[in-house]
Amino acid sequence: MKSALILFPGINREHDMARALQRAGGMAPTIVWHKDTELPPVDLVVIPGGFSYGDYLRCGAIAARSPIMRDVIAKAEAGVTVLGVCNGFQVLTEMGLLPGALMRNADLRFVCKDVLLRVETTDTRFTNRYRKGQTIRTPVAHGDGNYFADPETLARLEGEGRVVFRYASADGDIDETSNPNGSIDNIAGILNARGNVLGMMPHPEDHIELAQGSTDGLGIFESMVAALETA
Ligand SMILES: NC(=O)CC[C@H](N)C(=O)O
Repeated sequence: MKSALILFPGINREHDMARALQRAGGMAPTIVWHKDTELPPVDLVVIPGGFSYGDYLRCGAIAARSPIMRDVIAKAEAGVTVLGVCNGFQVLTEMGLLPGALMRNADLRFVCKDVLLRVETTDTRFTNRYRKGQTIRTPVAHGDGNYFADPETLARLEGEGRVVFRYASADGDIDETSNPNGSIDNIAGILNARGNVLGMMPHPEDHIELAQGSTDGLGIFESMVAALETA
């Protein structure tokens, strides 16, 4: 699996992401600077988390208008797999590759802790290694993770099976107590209509080895590798 990691000033999870990809059996990703205009031939484009441009304007808004993004859109439209995590998810919504928006956390505080996610669908190139309904542990670290979409968009996301992860309690219940940021319907990750672009707020790349508390995040990277091998 050949992959590219897009780097903006202020991004801080690129090494974690590269490690997760390699641990899952992928090759070391090519790091692509945001001012470049063309991606190398790749199977996967990753937009890692962090604080691109210091979160000025809105999280991800400036990064979304970087020169390289024209080619990211072209690759996404051509069916290449695109993964955006945390700030990467914010960038994808700002680019219009994913619907909705990530607003300030409901309590206006930065949240940094482990959360549980319920895997809502395994019929994707990002989650085929999980069981439907499985709860996985991953960390969140963000100030603007409060997902919002209008009722029509939400109905489409639900109807088309594009809500991939929801914040859940240990027994899989979806309620307010397990929602770290006020996201509508506890949504933590969504897909585009074609199914090749995933955005999620939690950081699966930071739960890939036991020293980190769990290996639950590795499944996303293994799923992408498996999907590409069978494609
Ligand atoms: N870890 C991250 O990617 C954080 C994203 C963004 N800077 C926020 O605080 O919401």
